[in-house]
Amino acid sequence: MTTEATNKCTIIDGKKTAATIRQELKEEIESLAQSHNGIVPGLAVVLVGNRVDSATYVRMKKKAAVEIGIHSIDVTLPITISQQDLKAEIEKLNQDPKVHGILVQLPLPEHIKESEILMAIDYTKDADGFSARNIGNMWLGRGTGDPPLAIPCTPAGCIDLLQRYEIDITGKECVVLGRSNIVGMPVAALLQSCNGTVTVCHSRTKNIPEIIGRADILIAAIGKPEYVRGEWLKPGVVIVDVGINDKPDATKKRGYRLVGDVHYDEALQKASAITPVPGGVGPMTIAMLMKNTVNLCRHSLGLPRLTLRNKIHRSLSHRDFVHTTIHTTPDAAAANGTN
Ligand SMILES: Nc1nc(=O)c2c([nH]1)NC[C@@H]1CN(c3ccc(C(=O)N[C@@H](CCC(=O)O)C(=O)O)cc3)C=[N+]21
Repeated sequence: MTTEATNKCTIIDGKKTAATIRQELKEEIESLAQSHNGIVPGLAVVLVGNRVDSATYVRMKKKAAVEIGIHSIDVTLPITISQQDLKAEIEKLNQDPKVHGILVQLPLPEHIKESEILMAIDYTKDADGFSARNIGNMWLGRGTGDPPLAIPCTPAGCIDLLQRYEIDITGKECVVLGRSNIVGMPVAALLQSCNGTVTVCHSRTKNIPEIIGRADILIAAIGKPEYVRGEWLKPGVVIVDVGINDKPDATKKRGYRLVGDVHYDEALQKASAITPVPGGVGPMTIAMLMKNTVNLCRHSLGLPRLTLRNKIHRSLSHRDFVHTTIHTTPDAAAANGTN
């Protein structure tokens, strides 16, 4: 219809934001080396087997690390490795003082018990923040647990994008689509920490379109291409689309293109802001992994986690671990206060 008013929708640029964060981290790493005897943060990336997608992601992570001055330690293991041998490899990394962060690329081969491997990573080196202790501390209220040492990267990236685009979470109806351990559950914890009112939808939820229709902020993470339709959405909703799905497309060289969990073109007509796929949450995930690595390195030196800028601080929650923007000097962080 030509008479329909056109909607103004901000495209949230994850690619550009992630580049800004990596630049901030690069400067932080340089100043850390100066104040701490040339220290270099080290990230070990463990890849088991030869899944093409995993190999691509691991390559992207290594490249990002090297570019900002993180020492990247590559551990590539055969798909046939035993549970015990894989645990022994992780134990070696736990003991290695050059390694501040350890990431085991998921999914692992079927014969490996994933939870047991994640548990084998030293809590102080858990770069993904997937350990039960980290996740538990995320859910605990202020003063009743330690702040987590690392925040799961994709959820942290979602919140950081909202903050950097000055989208306030306080009092908002936040709907999370998906309840996975790596996205849905932790992003729900973060949104609640930022004073959002959170509803988590999953495969047994009744009336998903109706619940989505209430959302001021929608985080879509179910891995179903273009699942969320425009007509479900409340006008003005902010959409963070975590899905990265292949969709057959004969016009593309690869034979497919990437789409999110939200029907992007339809959503553009309703939303006030949206993250695209690609170029949205994906690059932020990697930037947050770099940030966790720097924070774990800082922790090993007895320094506090990087905190947020004062400007964004006001819109934030009472829980200091949610702070996702960084200061370049710990002194500045202390002066601004982290609570
Ligand atoms: N232990 C562990 N930690 C992870 O963080 C982890 C993992 N395992 N397993 C797999 C998922 C996936 N993941 C992505 C990272 C970057 C992009 C990314 O940068 N995507 C680009 C597009 C890339 C393309 O063109 O394929 C974008 O969205 O713009 C996507 C996905 C991290 N993961």
